[in-house]
Amino acid sequence: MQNSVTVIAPVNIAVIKYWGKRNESLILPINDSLSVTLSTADLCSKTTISADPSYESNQIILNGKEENFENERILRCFEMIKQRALEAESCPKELLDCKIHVDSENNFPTAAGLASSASGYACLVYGMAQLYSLKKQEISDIARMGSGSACRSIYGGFVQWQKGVELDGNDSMAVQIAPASHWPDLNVLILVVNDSKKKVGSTSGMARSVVTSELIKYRVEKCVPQRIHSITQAIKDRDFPKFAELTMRDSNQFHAICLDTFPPCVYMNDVSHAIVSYIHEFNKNEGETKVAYTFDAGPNACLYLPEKYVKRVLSFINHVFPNDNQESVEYIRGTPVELENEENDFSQYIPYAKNSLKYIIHTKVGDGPSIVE
Ligand SMILES: Nc1ncnc2c1ncn2[C@@H]1O[C@H](COP(=O)(O)OP(=O)(O)OP(=O)(O)O)[C@@H](O)[C@H]1O
Ligand SMILES: C[C@@](O)(CCOP(=O)(O)OP(=O)(O)O)CC(=O)O
Repeated sequence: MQNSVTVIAPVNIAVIKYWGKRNESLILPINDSLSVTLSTADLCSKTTISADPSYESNQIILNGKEENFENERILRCFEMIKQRALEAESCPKELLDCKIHVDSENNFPTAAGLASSASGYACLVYGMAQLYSLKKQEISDIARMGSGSACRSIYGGFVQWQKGVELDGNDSMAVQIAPASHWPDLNVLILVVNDSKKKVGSTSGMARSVVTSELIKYRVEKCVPQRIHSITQAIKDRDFPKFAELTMRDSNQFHAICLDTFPPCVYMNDVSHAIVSYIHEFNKNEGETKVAYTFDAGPNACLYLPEKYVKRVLSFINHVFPNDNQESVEYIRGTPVELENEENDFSQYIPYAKNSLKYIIHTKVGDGPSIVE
């Protein structure tokens, strides 16, 4: 009987944002959302789960520190997985009777608006499903119970979370629109502005928006369905300019709703707004849309761009956001990039205050969770 498993799971960054629940305890959203799964080579949660008759209690360690296992969301995921294993008769009963120990680490900042709850809960649920031999079952609905956005990290590539219409949420789950191999050219630069814990978490921020924002109703009814349809088509056609425009528009609308929330949720800061205006200026002057931005519930930017523009965009970012650490390997992390050596023609852009970015992560679209052998 195998009683221990180690798995990794990816981060996903939404291009059409999930913001607002119709049922708080079942984590059912008011709108569909769509995301890109990022490569686990650069950003991931890694979780080891073991079950043993000698364990006296369930335990979870996150980034080396013990957390409370009796957390409602963790317990719900654990109970649902065990229930499914019982029904599927896929798991030895002795294993299901054992307490479990979970040890998880994120190789990127936790609770900083970089979707750690998404990769963290996807990893936990996928790991438990492996431990209990639930190999081929749908588990995105269980990951959703940990954190809504976690359901999308169960799949690689381009993923839609279908909100569903049923009261019990049985039809609210993630589906893969296209695998990572469909559009491997899509690259990602994460501009880390601040990686400390944010003040208003996504859970409470979106709950406040649902109650107080007038605009959120318009977004849900009129904008999101159309955008989901259009961006799915853009992904199928690998149409970057269309994908980019929808992504930027949706990020802007999401933050407009945050400001329409009362009291407002302010996630973007001056540096974030500077990134937005530099990117619009850059795309305009280059004569085509080469790069798109999106911001989750924090100040950090996630840029999507085709591979052939990575060097130029990064050189541009280095010009407008000069940094004392620019030459250090710690500054540009993730998949290595060779910077342009030749003189660039960026003199028309006035640089922003020095050291406004903490570091940059370069990554790509990637696959879903996997077992670490
Ligand atoms: N590896 C992990 N395993 C289990 N739980 C995790 C893991 N990583 C993060 N979490 C949970 O997710 C919480 C952080 O979620 P939160 O929504 O505050 O931030 P975020 O996911 O980084 O940002 P956002 O969702 O806005 O992009 C942590 O406090 C922890 O409870
Ligand atoms: C801005 C977002 O990242 C919000 C993510 O919210 P969470 O999934 O963290 O919220 P809960 O379901 O309450 O755990 C947008 C998105 O990922 O779609």
